[in-house]
Amino acid sequence: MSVVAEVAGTLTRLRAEVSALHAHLPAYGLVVWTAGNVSARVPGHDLMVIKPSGVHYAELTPENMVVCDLDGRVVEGEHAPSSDTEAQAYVYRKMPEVGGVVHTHSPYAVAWAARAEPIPCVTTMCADEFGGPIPVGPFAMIGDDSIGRGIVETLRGSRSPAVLMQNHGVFSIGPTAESAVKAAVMCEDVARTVHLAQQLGRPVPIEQASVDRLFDRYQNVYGQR
Ligand SMILES: O=C(CO)[C@@H](O)[C@H](O)COP(=O)(O)O
Repeated sequence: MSVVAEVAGTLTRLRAEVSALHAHLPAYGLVVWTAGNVSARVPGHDLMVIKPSGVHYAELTPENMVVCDLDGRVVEGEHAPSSDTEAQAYVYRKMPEVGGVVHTHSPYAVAWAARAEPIPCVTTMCADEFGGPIPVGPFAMIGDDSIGRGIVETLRGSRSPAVLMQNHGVFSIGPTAESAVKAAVMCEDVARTVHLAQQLGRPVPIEQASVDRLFDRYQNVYGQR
């Protein structure tokens, strides 16, 4: 039995999940046209499910999602996979704890990325979700694993689940694809509010001990357990 046949049930679920999660990207104003993408790891297998490249959000379906191996090769699907497939495959190879990766071009976050400036931790939301500033990764060319290398070198050992890739956009990670989408949504909100705060004066940093407590509470206590 082929690996794809072995995980047919999981792939059916992940195709539906990854396809549906894409709806959040335009809904939250994180992308325009066909920019951006979501992927999910296939647990226990060297496989991922990712968006087809250059297909409009309204046309994304479970059936046109593409299954690739973690070298970025298509193993199931009729479409060419996202331009970021090799980058995201690299992340899955190097960070086994990651179950989902998201890429957006959300406008306030890209404005910070265009200046290669990390977003300082001056709001509780930033402390909650990112555990500190949102970092900047290196400029990297699109299409191979260069972006993936930048993501891994920036986020490995960081509490932040999002990186602003210089001159490009947001890449976020999480234990699931949904959590990576959440990080992308939060990243844009933090980028916008900190930008607004800077227009009014100098934002006040949150002291490290409070950042640590906020992060711990949000990660371990907040919500339904
Ligand atoms: O910026 C990039 C490439 O990193 C992408 O967001 C493209 O804009 C859309 O790529 P596809 O996922 O449609 O190939």
